[in-house]
Amino acid sequence: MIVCEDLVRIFRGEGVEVQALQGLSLRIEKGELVAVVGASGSGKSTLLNILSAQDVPSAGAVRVAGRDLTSLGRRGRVGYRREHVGFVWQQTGQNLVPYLTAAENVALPMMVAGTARARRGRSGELLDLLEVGELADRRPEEMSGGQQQRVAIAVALANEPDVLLADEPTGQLDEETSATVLEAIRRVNAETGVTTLIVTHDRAVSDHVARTVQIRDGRVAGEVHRSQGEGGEHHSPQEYTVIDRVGRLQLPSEYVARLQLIDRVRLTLEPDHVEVHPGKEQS
Ligand SMILES: Nc1ncnc2c1ncn2[C@@H]1O[C@H](COP(=O)(O)OP(=O)(O)OP(=O)(O)O)[C@@H](O)[C@H]1O
Repeated sequence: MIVCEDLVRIFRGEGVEVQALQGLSLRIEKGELVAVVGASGSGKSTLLNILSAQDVPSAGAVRVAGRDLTSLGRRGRVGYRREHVGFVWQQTGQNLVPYLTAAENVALPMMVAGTARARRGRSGELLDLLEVGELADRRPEEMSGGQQQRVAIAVALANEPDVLLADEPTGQLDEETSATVLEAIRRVNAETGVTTLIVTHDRAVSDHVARTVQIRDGRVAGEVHRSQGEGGEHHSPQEYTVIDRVGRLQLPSEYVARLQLIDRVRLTLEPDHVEVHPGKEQS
């Protein structure tokens, strides 16, 4: 559903050049729920701006739902944003029209298609799915931050987008409220099958998603996969790291600290894997 290949985005201005993305490659399958985490300035917003066709990469390829975003013209981009992506912003106030009720906010993106009755019906269904059905007639100022974000998710889903993109959707919320919003996103993904990408600097988000991609300096540095057993229990997470074309890879910092890996490590090649040992064992 989402394919990025060697994405580069360079910002130039007044003699300085910033490489926000430096060869980022990422593949997300249809229906996946993925969190992208990274420190401030690592390129997360730049990636989302490209995926929502608000920005174009300086080099590399990007395809969403089979569309090559680099080849879209101005009208193509507007159509893509209106019909194929749903967006949730960090600022709760940015997601909703303040003088409209929750139900009217959700119906707004559906104005082009559908009858008033169909719009009302679907708004109600979406608000129920986000467990804010009873707030249908309230305006944003009459809701909490977490409730506003759940209504915002309903708005983003109104036109049945191929992908749901959320930029720090819990950035303005406390820990407990954040957990309810992330849980709502997880449920929406499971029930509607919409491919979902959440960008955040909050590593706690990986408790709520099966796949967390870490970006550092504008490229993918590693991944954590968490699978859930049939009884709902979590298996221990699987860490992945990226190996580059010449075979270099970066170990997760927790592993390095735990085993006090420093300067040199000892490698042993097994039939189907490679082991990494602290170098001091060698002597
Ligand atoms: N329009 C722009 N002009 C110049 N530099 C930019 C522009 N947009 C982003 N950058 C730079 O690109 C780099 C990546 O920025 P980006 O906003 O993608 O990071 P981020 O991971 O989303 O950070 P944050 O978590 O703070 O939002 C930063 O160094 C930033 O200063």
